[in-house]
Amino acid sequence: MTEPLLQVKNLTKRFGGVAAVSGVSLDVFPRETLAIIGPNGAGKTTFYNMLSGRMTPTEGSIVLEGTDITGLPPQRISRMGVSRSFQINNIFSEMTVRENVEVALSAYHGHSRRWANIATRNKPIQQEADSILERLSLSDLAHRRAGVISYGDKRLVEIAVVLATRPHLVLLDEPTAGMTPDETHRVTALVKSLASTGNYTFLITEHDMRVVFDVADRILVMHRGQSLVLGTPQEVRAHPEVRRAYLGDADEEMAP
Ligand SMILES: Nc1ncnc2c1ncn2[C@@H]1O[C@H](COP(=O)(O)OP(=O)(O)OP(=O)(O)O)[C@@H](O)[C@H]1O
Repeated sequence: MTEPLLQVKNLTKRFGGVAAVSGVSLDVFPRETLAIIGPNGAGKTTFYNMLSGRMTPTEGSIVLEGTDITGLPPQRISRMGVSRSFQINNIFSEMTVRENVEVALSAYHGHSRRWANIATRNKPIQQEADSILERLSLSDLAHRRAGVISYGDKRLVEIAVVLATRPHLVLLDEPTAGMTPDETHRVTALVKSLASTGNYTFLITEHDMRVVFDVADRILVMHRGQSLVLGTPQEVRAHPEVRRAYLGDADEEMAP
């Protein structure tokens, strides 16, 4: 059987008396797309924050490709192949789209992140940036300033920046939040294509159930910090507790 890429055991985070995440265990396998859903306050962000090193767990362990990464700082975890794309834009708006990807590639290859290094026009890095932009259908925007492109395109540039670091595990935080239906479709298609043709494993939090049921191989439903159900979309859709605790009347949104 395939070894898990990520093994989470009994992960717990308490803030005073509040258990934001409580005893969550989860194996994530290479090249799967696993969605984490749950109502507001379920603990999704806290869970992500522990995986990416922004928060230290109160209890439990996180093992990435056999190495215990529990409580390591974000930069170390990122260097070990875990990349996170945030809900907020964290790209350089004064740089062009391509320069943003070049900066990320330069940093990944161990060059300085300073603008001067990008300006030296490193050919292999340019070519690699172009190929990432092509993969994300962003080539037409390569020379536009990142600050002036649409919100949806900015989110795609963020994903391009994440891919530039050659992550083994990509954490996507609400990737379609605030997007038009068209942009949502682009992101959904992109995640599916990267998952099926690349060497990527995705964890994705998302409120749009159509997106979740479209992209996910498995779904973890969190409720009040705990893992309520972990299963295939079919299993989750059929689960009575999920319907009661989370989906309620919104069940029709889950239809494929
Ligand atoms: N730094 C903190 N200090 C105290 N309590 C916190 C902190 N961060 C989160 N919490 C609490 O932990 C619980 C889980 O919050 P979290 O943000 O992880 O949920 P979520 O599922 O991401 O919600 P949303 O979908 O609204 O982003 C909530 O009750 C929240 O108030």
